[in-house]
Parts: sequence; C-alpha cells; structure tokens
Amino acid sequence: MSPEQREAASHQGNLVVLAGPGAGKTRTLVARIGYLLATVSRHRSVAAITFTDTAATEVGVRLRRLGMPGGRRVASNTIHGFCLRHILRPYARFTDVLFPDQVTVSDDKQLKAWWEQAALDSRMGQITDRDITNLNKQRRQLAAGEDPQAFDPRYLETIARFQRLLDEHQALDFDAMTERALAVLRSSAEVRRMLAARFSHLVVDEYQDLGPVLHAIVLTLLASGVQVTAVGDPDQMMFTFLGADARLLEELQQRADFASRALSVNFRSGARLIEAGQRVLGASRGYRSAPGREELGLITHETVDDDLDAHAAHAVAIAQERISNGTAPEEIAVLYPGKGPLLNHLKAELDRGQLAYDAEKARKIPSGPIADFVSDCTGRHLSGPLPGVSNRVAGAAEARTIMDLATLWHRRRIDAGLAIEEDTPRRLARQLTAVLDTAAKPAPSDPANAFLEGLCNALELGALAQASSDERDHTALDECRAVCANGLTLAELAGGRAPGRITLTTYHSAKGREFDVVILPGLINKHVPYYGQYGITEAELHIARRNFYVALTRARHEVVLLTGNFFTDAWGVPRYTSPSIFATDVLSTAAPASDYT
Ligand SMILES: Nc1ncnc2c1ncn2[C@@H]1O[C@H](COP(=O)(O)OP(=O)(O)OP(=O)(O)O)[C@@H](O)[C@H]1O
Repeated sequence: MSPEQREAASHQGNLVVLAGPGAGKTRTLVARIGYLLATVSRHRSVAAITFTDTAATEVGVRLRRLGMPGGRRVASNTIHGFCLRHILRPYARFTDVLFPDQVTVSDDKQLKAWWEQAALDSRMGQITDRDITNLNKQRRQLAAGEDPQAFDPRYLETIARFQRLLDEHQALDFDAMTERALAVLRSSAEVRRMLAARFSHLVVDEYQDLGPVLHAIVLTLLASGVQVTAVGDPDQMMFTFLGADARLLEELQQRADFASRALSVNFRSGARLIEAGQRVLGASRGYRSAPGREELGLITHETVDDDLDAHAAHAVAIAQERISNGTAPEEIAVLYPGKGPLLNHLKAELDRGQLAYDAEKARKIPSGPIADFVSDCTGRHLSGPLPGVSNRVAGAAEARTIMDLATLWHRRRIDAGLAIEEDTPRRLARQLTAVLDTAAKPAPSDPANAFLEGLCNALELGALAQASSDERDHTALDECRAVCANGLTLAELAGGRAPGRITLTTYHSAKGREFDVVILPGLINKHVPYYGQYGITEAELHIARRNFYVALTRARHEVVLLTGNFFTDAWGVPRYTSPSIFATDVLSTAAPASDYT
C-alpha cells in the first residue's frame, strides 16, 4: 500500500476519503476494515456498505486474503442488504414501521403498474418511465426529511398512494427498504443503541452516489456513537437522476468531527492520461501516476471529416490495428455516450469487420442472490483450487474459496427452509468440490451451457430458486439458461469479460472498470455533450462532463479521441458544429487550473 493509502486505512476516528480514478479505493477500504477490526474490541463489528453485491462480496474475499476473515464481525452489504439484515428483520417488529415477515421484493413490471395506478388515482394522468424515475427521486428526498411544502402536491399524492399500494399488497421495493430502515432508526432510541453497541464503525463506499436516505441513516447512526468512514469521488458522481448529490459528502467533510484524506496517486493510468482527466474537469486535483511508472500513456487524436458512420468505421479499424499489434481484444473498449445513431453504426461496422464484441445488455447475466451464487461458483470452477493465484478472469471479481461458497449456499438453504439436518458447510463443501474441481481444466472461453446444467442438477438450484424470498431468483436460472444458450462463455458467467471480445458500452456503464485502450468516437459538439431540443442546461453540461471524465479515466495506456465537425442526429437532421469541447479540453496544452477543492 502507498503511504497515503496506509494513512487513510489507519486513521483514528471519522473520516472522508476522497479517492480519484484508479486510486485503489477497494484496497484502501479493505485495509481500513482490517485495521478497525484489529483495533476495536472483538465483541464489536464493522459494517461495510458498497454500491453493488459484487463489491460487497469482494470486500469479504479480500479480507480473507489479508488473513483477516472477520466472520461475523464484518457485515458487508449493499445499502439494501444492510437495511434488511441489520435493521428491518431484527428490529422493525419493535416499532410501528410496517415490515412483512415474508419479504418479497416486487419486480419492476409490478411496481410500474402500481405507479401508473397511483398516478391515475391522484389525477396525475398517464406517466412515463422518466416520470417514475422522477417520482422515486422525490420520494427519496421526502424520506430523507425534505420539507413536503417544496413539492408539487400531485407528486406528493401519487407517492403516498403508491406507498399505500405497497402496504396493501404486503410488498416492498428497494426504496421502501431504505425508507423504512430510516423510519425504524428514527422512531426508536433503543434500536439505535443496540446498533451502536454492535457496530463500532460504518464504512461506506461510493458515497457520492448513494443518495439522501443513506446519508440520513449515516447521520442517525453517527449521532448514536457509530464512527463513520465515507469513501467517494464527487467527480465521478453518475446517479444524479436518482437523487445522488455531491453535497452530502461535502457536508461530512466540513464537520468538525471528521478528518479528510485524499488519495492522489492513480495506479491505473500513465501521467499524460491523468493530466488529460484533470483538464476535462477544468481543475487540478493534484493526481499523479504511480511512483516509478515511466510510461506516460498515449493520447491519440484523429479528425474524421464525415458523419457518424465514418467515426464508427474508424473506431473499428483502430481496434483491429491495436489487436494486430498485440493488445488482447478484451482489453479494448469502444465507449459511446448513449443510444442513438453512433451505436447503430458501431454495431454494423463491428459485424462487417467480424470483430467479436460484447454490447451492453446483450448476453447479460441476471442479478440477484442465486445468479450471483452461480457466478461465484463459475469463478471458482475457472480459478481452480488456488483462487487468486491462477487464472484471474479479466473484469471478474476475485474467486471465492469452496468454504465461502459452501457457507453461502448453506445460508441460502436455511433462508429458503430447505436445509436438512445433515447439511453442514463442510458436507456441502465436499459436494461443491465434486462439481467445481473437475479433472479436465476448464478454459475461460469454453461455453457455459453444460457447466450451468451440471451445477443446477448437482446442487438442486431450481428448488432453491423457487423457494427464495427474492423474486429475482424465481426467474434467474431460466434467464441464465437463455443467455448460455446464446453462446455465453464460462468467463462471462463468472461475471468477467469474454476472452477475444472487445467491449462496447456507454460512458455510464464503464464506471469502475479499466481497459488498456479506450476508443472514444463521435466527439462532436452537440453529440458529446448531447444537446436536446432546447439546448443544454448548465446542470446537464456538468453531468455530461462527469460522464466523459469517467470514460476517459478507464484507460491504462491509451485513449483514442475521434473528433469531427458534422453529424446526422437521430431525427435525420444534419448538424454542422465543431469538435467536442471535452476533446478540445483534453487536447489543449494549458495546464489545468490549480484549485484543489
Ligand atoms: N498500492 C497500490 N500499488 C499498486 N497497485 C495498486 C495499488 N492500489 C491500487 N492498485 C491498482 O490500481 C488499479 C486501480 O485500482 P481500483 O480499481 O481499486 O481503483 P478505484 O479507486 O476503484 O478507481 P475508479 O474510481 O476509477 O474505479 C487496480 O488495478 C489496482 O490493483
């Protein structure tokens, strides 16, 4: 670990860690949890909240690798998992907060139908998906304690009616979990005391994107004596449309009872690329490359004097050239701003060039506990008996051990009411070994079909999925089978990137990932940043800039910028403009303003 990572990991007391791209957030966070476990009473625990299930699992895996298993002393969850397991299930019954014994998280289709009904009943009329996103954002602000007077009364009524529909059907969505967990905390000093007695620390990752309800939960626990570590990067905030707000992290930073540390070494990218990122931000954050790294990184710029189809053809030609020069296809990403003509042209050109690629959402494995378990088993199957030492799958989380998987499986069987008396993690581990450690060594590019079937049969996953309280599990195995029938490889089922395929994805979905080469076609003003019918607002420009920044900072060695002056928009209207202001910023020779804030 670097000195600044070490210092952040071993700080005493409440802490905000500002970590730029490639700063090794996960490594620092895990080391901090390890440090906290070692320095507080062994009767107390640390709660870690991460953005995704995969990240929550990764924390446990890495702790074990550090030789600090933590066991029951680390509660590593997503925000929803934390609310469910550590607040609602144990404590809701001691308060007036409604919480069904049998938790079923309703699926999106059902939730949409209830939102539509609520909107009709409150005379809001027909609503779109965008309205639902907006209603949910306002619902979060209300739950966090914002003044209802500031909201449109029709919105308020729709939200109240929607919540009544959830109650009537004994149903929940993910927001209801956080809202109700906060209500439990606020309504009972006893519960707050019990949580503070158990958890000495709460460590939260990706704080900039977690929103106002989590922030209110954090402040409530803080006031009850739990120490808090918040890790984040306001420059990479991407969930504004869900209510994320960089001011929440700032609010913690400004408190007298918090210290603040910045991780300014970027272990991912060469110095030239790091500099380019700061030019896009228009501010120097003081980021620098790893000590001793001589390779500066490459910024390649080409002007394309034609429409978006030519940008696509050019991007594909560059990818092909990098592959013929020795870059692995799975280490190349072509990133685009969003749906539209550029994406269609890119797909057509990739097909024409017979370049295998993974497009966002195609061949996507479902989410949820059973699907994650299948992924974890596949990761272990590929890594063999020495996970972490051999066969790391590009883009996948580190493989779990057989014993971890057996414990997970055991827990799921108990939750589903399927456990039998002979079920011990050790016996289950033997069963798992028989399926996962096969005589013939699997290759990441092997089709996943047969392995999935073998796994489902040997572990009776069908019954487990049907009995699960998480609705996503009911369809997860069929969805897995459907993508496997489509030629999914073992590497992909393990949550990684398919060997031999380049990645084609949006700036947004590139978050948290890294590639050797990042190709950015279509950098033309009004296309990037995108101008809607009425132009672009200051706030939208900020969001677009942050998204571009995230895209740019994914590269280890090379960024390719394809700029132009002309494109035909989604309505077939030709637009004559200039190279994207973001690309111009990257290419400008001026040093970024020095205003570290
Ligand atoms: N102290 C270190 N020494 C060497 N390599 C490191 C160190 N810390 C992190 N790394 C490596 O740097 C890379 C970036 O780390 P990581 O992906 O955790 O960054 P991050 O903070 O999550 O970045 P981002 O916010 O951009 O997604 C990884 O390949 C990681 O293994």
